[in-house]
Amino acid sequence: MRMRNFFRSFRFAFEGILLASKERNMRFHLVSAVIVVIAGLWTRLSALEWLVLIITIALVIGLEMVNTAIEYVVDMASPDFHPMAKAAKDVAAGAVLVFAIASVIIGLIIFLPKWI
Ligand SMILES: Nc1ncnc2c1ncn2[C@@H]1O[C@H](COP(=O)(O)OP(=O)(O)OP(=O)(O)O)[C@@H](O)[C@H]1O
Repeated sequence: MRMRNFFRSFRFAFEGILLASKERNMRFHLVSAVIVVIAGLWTRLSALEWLVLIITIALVIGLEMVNTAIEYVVDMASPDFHPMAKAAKDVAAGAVLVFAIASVIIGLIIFLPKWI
């Protein structure tokens, strides 16, 4: 019974990943991740550099998914305009932007010295 619940939770989590991957911003992050992985294979990164890249990619995508979840909840709780709804959406989007900027800097630190 416990095992069945465990696999059910996994199925729901995968459904969440599928649902989120249909969002425009998420598609952008996924395409960027594929490009970065191809660039990484082409550049022959070290194990440590791969670790940093994988953690960075997972954090950007995970954060975008949390942002999407917040958008869903806000849209459900406040279909009409409300300053708190705007604040919640904008702060969540800001969190993604902060890490997206950090991930670009991380990418430059890893790739630039190898390319120039
Ligand atoms: N219920 C609401 N009340 C107040 N402001 C809102 C509400 N819903 C969205 N907004 C604001 O309107 C702007 C656009 O939000 P919206 O969610 O439509 O697009 P978005 O943030 O660009 O996300 P996406 O295009 O990925 O769905 C944002 O500044 C957001 O905070």
